Amino acid sequence: MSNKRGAQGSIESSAKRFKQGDGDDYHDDFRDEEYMSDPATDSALVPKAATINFSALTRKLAEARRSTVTGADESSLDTHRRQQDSLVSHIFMDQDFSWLHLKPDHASRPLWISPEDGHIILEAFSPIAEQAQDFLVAISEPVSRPAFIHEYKLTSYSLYAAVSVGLQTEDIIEVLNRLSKVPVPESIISFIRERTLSYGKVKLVLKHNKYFVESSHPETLQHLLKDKSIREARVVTQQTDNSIKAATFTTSRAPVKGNLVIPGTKEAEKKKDDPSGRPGAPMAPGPTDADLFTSVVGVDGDEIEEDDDNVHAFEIDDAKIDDVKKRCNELEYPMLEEYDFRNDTVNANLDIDLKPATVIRPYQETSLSKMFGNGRARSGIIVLPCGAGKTLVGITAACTIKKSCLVLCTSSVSVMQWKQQFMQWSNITDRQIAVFTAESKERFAGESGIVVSTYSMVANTHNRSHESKKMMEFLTSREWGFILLDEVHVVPAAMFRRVVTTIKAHSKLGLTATLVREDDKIADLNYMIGPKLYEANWMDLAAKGHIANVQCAEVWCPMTPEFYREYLREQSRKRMLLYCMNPKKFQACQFLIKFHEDRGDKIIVFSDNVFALEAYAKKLGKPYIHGGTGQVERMRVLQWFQHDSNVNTIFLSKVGDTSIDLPEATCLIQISSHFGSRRQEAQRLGRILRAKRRNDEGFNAFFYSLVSKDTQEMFYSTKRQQFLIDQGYAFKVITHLDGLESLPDLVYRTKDEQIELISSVLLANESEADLGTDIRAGEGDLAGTVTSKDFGLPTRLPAAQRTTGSLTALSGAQHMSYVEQNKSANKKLSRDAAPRNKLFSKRDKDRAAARKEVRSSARP
Ligand SMILES: Nc1ncnc2c1ncn2[C@@H]1O[C@H](COP(=O)(O)OP(=O)(O)OP(=O)(O)O)[C@@H](O)[C@H]1O
Repeated sequence: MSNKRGAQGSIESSAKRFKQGDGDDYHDDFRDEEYMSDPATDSALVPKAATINFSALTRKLAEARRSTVTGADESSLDTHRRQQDSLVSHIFMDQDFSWLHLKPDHASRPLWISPEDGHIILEAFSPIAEQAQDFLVAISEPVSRPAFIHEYKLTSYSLYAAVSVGLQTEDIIEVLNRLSKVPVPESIISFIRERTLSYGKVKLVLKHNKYFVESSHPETLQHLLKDKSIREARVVTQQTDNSIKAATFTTSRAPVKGNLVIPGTKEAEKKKDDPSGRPGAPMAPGPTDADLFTSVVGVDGDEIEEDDDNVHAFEIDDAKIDDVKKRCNELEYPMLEEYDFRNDTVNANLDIDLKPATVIRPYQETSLSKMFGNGRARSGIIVLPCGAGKTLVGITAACTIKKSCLVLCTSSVSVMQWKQQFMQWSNITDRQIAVFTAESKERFAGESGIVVSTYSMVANTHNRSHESKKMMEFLTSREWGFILLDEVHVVPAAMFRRVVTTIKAHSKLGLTATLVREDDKIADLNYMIGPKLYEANWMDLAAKGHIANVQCAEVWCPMTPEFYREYLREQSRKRMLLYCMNPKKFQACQFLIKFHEDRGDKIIVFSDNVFALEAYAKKLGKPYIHGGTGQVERMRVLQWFQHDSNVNTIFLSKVGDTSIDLPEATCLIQISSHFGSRRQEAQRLGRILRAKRRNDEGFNAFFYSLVSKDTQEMFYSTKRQQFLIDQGYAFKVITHLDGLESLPDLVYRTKDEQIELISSVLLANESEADLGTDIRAGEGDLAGTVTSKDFGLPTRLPAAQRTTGSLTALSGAQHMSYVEQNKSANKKLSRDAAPRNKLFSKRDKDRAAARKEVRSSARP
C-alpha cells in the first residue's frame, strides 16, 4: 500500500509538472479514470487514484477490449492455451516465454516486453499504437518500425534520455504495465529503477560563467564528492561560496514554459502582440556563512526539507569539465546539461527571431519542446529524417536561446547553406553572421552573433594559417550560448572531444537523420553531446505529407557470362568495376530513365564510382557532376536540371549524397555505392524525400538500386537497406523489367558491344575502381564529404595509364577469348595471368629479400 502511495506521489508530481507545461504532452493522451475503475483490469498494477492523464489511452483500450473479448470463455481459453504452450515450448528452448502469463485482455494491449533483453514488441496496427509509440520513443530506442510490428529496446541511454525530458521512474513502469500484454517482468522493472535512479539526477549548469554540478538530491552530490577526481575539480573559495549558496537556495526547477515561447509556433503567434521580453531576474542572494559542504548536501535546512524543488550545487573548475563529466559517467551519474539562458545576464543577447512568415511544423515543434521543456535549453540530439527540416529546427533553437551561436557542419558547402538558411528563415543580418572556412575568416559585428564553420576548422590543430589562428582565438576566448552540431553521426569522436573541450558553450544540440555508425560509436555521442531528445518516425512524416512517399526497389541485373567470368578471376577492386559496368545494368538504367522520363519524373542517377559514372552518362547522353567538375559547370548542370524540361536526368557522384537540395527530383537510380553503408543509402533517399510534388494526389517517388546478380554487390545491398527497412521501407525485388528487350536503341545489345565494354573495363587502371578518390577533403572539411574545392579542383587521381595492356588486347584480338566456344583461349589467359594470390606475391617478396640478404652477407 505504501508503495502504491509512493508511486502515486511521483505520478502526481510529474502530472502536476506536465500540466504546468514542461513540454511533454503525451501524458495528456494517457489520462484515464474509466480504465482504473474497471475491476476486470489488473487493479494491483494500477494505482486507483492516480491523477496521471490516461484518458485517451484507456478509452481506446476499453473499446478495443470490448470488441475483442466479448463473450469469450476465458477459463477454457486459458486451459487450451496452456496445452498449446507445452506442445511448442521445446521449439523455442530458452526463448520460450510462455511462463509470462498473458493478461486476460491482452488482445487489446499492444506491447510485449522481453524479460531477457528489454526488447519491446509493439503491434503497430493496434488502435492505441500512436500513443504507445509516443511513449516508447521517449523511453526506448526504436530498433525497427515496419508497417505492422515495431521493435524497440530499453537501454541505459534511452532511460537516461527519458529522465532528461522529465519522466519519472514510476510513470515509466506504470504506463508500460498498462500497455503490456503480460505483467512487466521483474527484471525489467528493476532495470528501469536502477537506471533511472541515478540517471538525470545530476546536471551540469553554466551560471554566471561558472560551471556547477547541480542536483535536487543532496545524497547524490555527497556520493560524487567522495570521488577523488570530482573532489579535486571542485572550486572552494569564499567568493564561490556565495554564488553556490545563491544557486543552492534560490534555483528552482519550477516549470517556466508558460513564459517560454518557441518562435514559429502557434503560441508564438498569439504572443506576438505582447513582447514582454525575458524575465532575466538576477538571483536572490543566499546565506553566506554555512559550511560549503553542508550547504551542498545539507538536508538539515528547513527550506530544503520543505521544498523538493530546491536544488543543490557545487562549482567545478572549467578546465576539469571533461574529467568530471567522464567520471560522473563512469559512476553511472551522467550529467544532464541545461542552460538557463533566460537568466544569463552575463552574455549579450542576440537580436534574432524567426521571420513572421516562418511557421515550424508540428514535429519540429515537438522536437524543440523536448529541448526547451523546462524553460532551459537541454543539450542533446534531435533525430529527424533526411529532408524533414533539421536546419530550421536548429535555427529555431538559436532564435529561442538568443545568444551567440556557433554552428559546425561537415563541409564548406554546408557552411554556406546554413548561412543562407539563417538569412532565409530569421531576421539575422549579414553583419551578425560570419563564416569561418578555409576561404573565408569573418567575424560578426557587435557583441553577439553567429559563426558558421566546419568541425575540421575548429578541431584541427596542425598547419593553421595566421588568420585561422586568430580566428580560433576569437572562438575560444568567448562564451557561446549555443553550439549547433550538424550531422553528428559522421564526426569522429576525437574531433568531437576537441571541439567540446576548446569551445565553451552553454548548450549543445546535435542534429542527424541517421543515428547509425558502422563503427558503433554512437554511445560516445550520448556522453559528449547529451541524450537523444527526440526521434521522428519516417513513415509518420510521410503519411502526413511532410516527406514524400517512396517506392523502393532492388533491380537484379544478371551478369553477362563474359563479365561474370572476369568477375570470378579478378581482384576485389576490379571486381567492383565489373559489377558496376555490367551491360545488363546499363540496359536496366537506360530502361528506367526512359520509363520515368516518359512519366514526367526528374531523375538523379547516383554512382560512387567515377569511371562508371562517366561511362554511363556519356553512353546515355546525360549531364554529370563529380568531384572533378568545376563550380561553374556544376551550377550550370543543376540549373538545367531544375529549369529545363529537356534535361530530366543527371548523374551524380557522392558529392551529391548530402548538401544538395533539388526538390524537383522524384526518382533515384543507384548504380554504384559505398559498400554496405546504411547511412549513405538513407542520405541518398533523402534527396527525393523533399520532392516538391510530394503532396500531389497519389504521388510516389521512386528509389531503385541496380544490383548485379550473384556478386558481392548483393550482399552489400542487403546490408545498405537495413536502416531504411528499419524505418519501415519495403524493398521490392525486380528480377525482370518488362519491355526492356524491345527498347529501341538499347545499349550494349550485341555481344561485340559487350565485349568491347569488358575490354575497356579490364584496361582501366585499378584506381578507377576506387570509391574514395572522387573527393579529396580541403582545409576544414571532413574527408569523404563534399567540399567547395570538390567543385573547383581536379580531385581524382591522375588519369589511368593505359599502356600496360598487351598489344593483342589493344588491337581487339583479345575479344575472341570471350567467345564461349574458345575455351582454350580462356584457359591460356588464366595461365598467363600473373599470380594474383597475395600469398604468392608475399612468397616472391620473401625470396627476393632472402636473395638480397645472401648477396650482402657474401660481400667482404
Ligand atoms: N517548417 C517548414 N516550412 C517550410 N519549409 C520547410 C520547413 N522545414 C523545412 N522546410 C524545407 O524542407 C526542405 C528540407 O529541409 P532541410 O534541408 O533542413 O532538411 P534536412 O533535414 O537538413 O535534410 P538532410 O538531412 O537531407 O540535409 C528545405 O527545402 C526546407 O526549406
